[in-house]
Amino acid sequence: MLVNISKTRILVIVVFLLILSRAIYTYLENTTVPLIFCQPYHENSEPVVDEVEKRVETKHCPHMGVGNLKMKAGLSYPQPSTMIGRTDVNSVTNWNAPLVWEGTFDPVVIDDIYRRMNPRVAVVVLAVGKYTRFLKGFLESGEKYFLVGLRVTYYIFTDNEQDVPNVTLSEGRKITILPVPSAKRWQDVVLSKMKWATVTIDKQIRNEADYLFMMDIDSVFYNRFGAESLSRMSAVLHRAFYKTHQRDQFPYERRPESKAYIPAGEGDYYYTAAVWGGYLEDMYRLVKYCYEQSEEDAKNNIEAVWQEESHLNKYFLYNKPAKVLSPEYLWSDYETPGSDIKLIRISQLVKDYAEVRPNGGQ
Ligand SMILES: CC(=O)N[C@H]1[C@@H](OP(=O)(O)OP(=O)(O)OC[C@H]2O[C@@H](n3ccc(=O)[nH]c3=O)[C@H](O)[C@@H]2O)O[C@H](CO)[C@H](O)[C@@H]1O
Ligand SMILES: [Mn+2]
Repeated sequence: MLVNISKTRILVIVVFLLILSRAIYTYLENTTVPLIFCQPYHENSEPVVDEVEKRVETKHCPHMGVGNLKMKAGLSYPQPSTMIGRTDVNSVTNWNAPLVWEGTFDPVVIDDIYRRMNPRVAVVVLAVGKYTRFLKGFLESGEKYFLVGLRVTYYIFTDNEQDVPNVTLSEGRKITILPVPSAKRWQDVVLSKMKWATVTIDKQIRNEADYLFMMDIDSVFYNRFGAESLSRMSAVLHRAFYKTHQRDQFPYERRPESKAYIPAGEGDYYYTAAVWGGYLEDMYRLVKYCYEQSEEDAKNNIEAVWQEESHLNKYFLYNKPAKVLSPEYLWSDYETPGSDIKLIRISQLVKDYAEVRPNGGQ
């Protein structure tokens, strides 16, 4: 059979295949949608200098590096036990995600793993109106306790740039100020956070960070808030509802007219919107979701009972977080914790709501 195929025919087929592959190559080269392949993550990879922007950035896909839980040989730490651990609290959710409490991780191991990974972390905070007064305490304590040894950029959205204090930051950490307009209602400020964050991630943060945290500014760090908090998506248990409340007592949005509606009989936990974080792209999706859902609500003349917190809780019910952080990761100076809270990592300050908010109110 083979012998019957003439040499000319084989030549014609080869030439045809060559022309075809050349055409495909040229098409892909000129196509407007570039083919982007994530570069493999190399720990301690040299930063790549972007010629145009003169900006230094490490080009890698966060998820590829994050998967590598590498630790250096010879690190000294106590042997982990399979039998002994926290017994007074639950440290795993029913979807098998870690529930992080003091005593459920070894900071020596965690820090070695994540410092090698060297991720870039963005923190988005709003300081509009009188809330600029909280910046100093937040930033100064953040430098002492928040992801120490990692690269952090604080993105401060404010209507009053002059009030941003001059705080000395550790190496690899910086502040980026982003102007936003003032607002008449605190509810509008809170909801606008989702809009500004969506727009700015799109425009800027996406190129500058691997992880993103959204945080309230009226808070102070008291103890280590370390890399054990990092995951694809980490949510924090609201301190007021984590112990004794039945799910139907959670302050979820209960009106079916709102996009944040959660029917009775459903729910895992009640999460706070004052601290949440995760991989940049996962956070982008969620921030945008909260923004779009609240816009939908506004079109229908409804505002979710706890603004973005209500939308966030709905999202986390159906898209389970990869890590749940105990209320150590957001306590409140209004309350003294029980013995299950071994240390407070960050806490909401006592404030005079009526005085500090543009339209007063609780
Ligand atoms: C502990 C907790 O669950 N906190 C939630 C609760 O916070 P709070 O009652 O603590 O709300 P809040 O007054 O701290 O406002 C939230 C954040 O918005 C910013 N801000 C607010 C008003 C203003 O005039 N200027 C300004 O900059 C600021 O970053 C502040 O930290 O309710 C809010 C609205 O539903 C959010 O869901 C918060 O995450
Ligand atoms: Mn707050």
